[in-house]
Amino acid sequence: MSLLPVTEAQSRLLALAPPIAGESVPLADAAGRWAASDLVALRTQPAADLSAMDGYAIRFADRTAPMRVIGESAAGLPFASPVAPGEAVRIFTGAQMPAGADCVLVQEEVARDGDTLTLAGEGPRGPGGNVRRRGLDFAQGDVLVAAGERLTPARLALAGVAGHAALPVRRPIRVAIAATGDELVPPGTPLAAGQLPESNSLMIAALIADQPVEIVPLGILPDRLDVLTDAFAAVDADILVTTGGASVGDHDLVRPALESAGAALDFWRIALRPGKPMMAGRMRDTVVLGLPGNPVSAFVTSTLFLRPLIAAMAGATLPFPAKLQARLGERLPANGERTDYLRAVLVEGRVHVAAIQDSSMLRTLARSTCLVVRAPHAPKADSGDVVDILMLA
Ligand SMILES: Nc1nc2c(c(=O)[nH]1)N[C@H]1C(S)=C(S)[C@@H](COP(=O)(O)OP(=O)(O)OC[C@H]3O[C@@H](n4cnc5c(N)ncnc54)[C@H](O)[C@@H]3O)O[C@H]1N2
Ligand code: MOO
Repeated sequence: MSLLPVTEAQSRLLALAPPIAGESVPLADAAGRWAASDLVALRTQPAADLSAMDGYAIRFADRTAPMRVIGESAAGLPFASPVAPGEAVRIFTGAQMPAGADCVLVQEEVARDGDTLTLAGEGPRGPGGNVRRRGLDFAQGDVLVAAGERLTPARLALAGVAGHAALPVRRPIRVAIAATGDELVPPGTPLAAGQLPESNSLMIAALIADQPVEIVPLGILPDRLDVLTDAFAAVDADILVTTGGASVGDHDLVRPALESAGAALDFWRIALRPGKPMMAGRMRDTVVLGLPGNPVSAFVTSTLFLRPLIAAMAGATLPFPAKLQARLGERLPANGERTDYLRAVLVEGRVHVAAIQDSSMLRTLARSTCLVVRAPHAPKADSGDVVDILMLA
């Protein structure tokens, strides 16, 4: 069976996703989710011309002669009357400009004696100096965030200032996570011979914790076809992620168990290192993703497939991780037929690739800050050559 290229596997996986219903949530609950429709400004910001500095609102043409202070404008407490020639209004940052005034003298550049004000510095360059014009940030009706963009902290603040209290998003994605393997026991359990602490499910849960998910933990399942089948058939989730049992050994039962549980597998085995034996398909309304058991393989496939799948189901227009570029710190040999994701550390723009890339090695993964991406059959590369990298969280 030939191996599926990574990008083809990614698009086939996303095509398996069922539609996800929407909901409206208060701004505070929308962090990290994706906008389900364009976010349109309900108001203009600033709503009026405002002072950008603490000082005095005046008419620019008046600045060279002494002026008379006639009142005060503070944020939330505007000065009601217009400013006539020769007059000034004490004003503070964020306060509304009084009618008639067209610039602000900063208070460090004036001398004040009673109500008499004199310019004692350079002053503003022209009309509009130190003034934030009405609509400087945005105008009512502007599209501020497009549907499918992520609701970052800055975009949430923008939505609030634009007049929204709640936003339409997709409902959270339910992700069931199962570890499989007779050798696995929960971390901290005293180990009998041949047993191993189970670490993939907590790693995957942590890896998707910044996404809008509800995690359904299925625990550790044994390498038994009947138990796996029953557990998979009972899953109530949008995505079922398994780790382990994905390869070709006699105890690798995830594929037959998924099929017995009613899943139709779409693909199995990818031109990817680490992570080759990954499989994906649909079980009724659930997308199933069978990840390899090796911890680094589970990590890389979660990064390349699970996170983008969740993002796409949650409404992201750009669900895949962004590739950056960096220079190699040392030479690399030519690559084979699989896209290779090498554990590496980025230091001052140079990537240093770990010498041993075994997919069982969690310590190397834990030290790494990025993955160097090597295309199939990439020729050998020299120190200083530019390569694609994916930053790790
Ligand atoms: N004859 C072949 N053998 C293997 C092939 C192949 O093509 N032909 N592929 C290799 C590749 S590549 C990978 S990756 C692994 C993946 O195999 P499985 O998905 O079946 O994984 P397991 O055998 O169940 O486990 C592998 C390894 O990882 C440990 N493990 C599993 N689950 C966890 C967990 N939840 N937490 C911590 N550690 C876990 C497990 O004990 C094994 O040591 O297959 C190769 N073999
Ligand atoms: O693809 Mo496996 O993930 O090489 O170790």
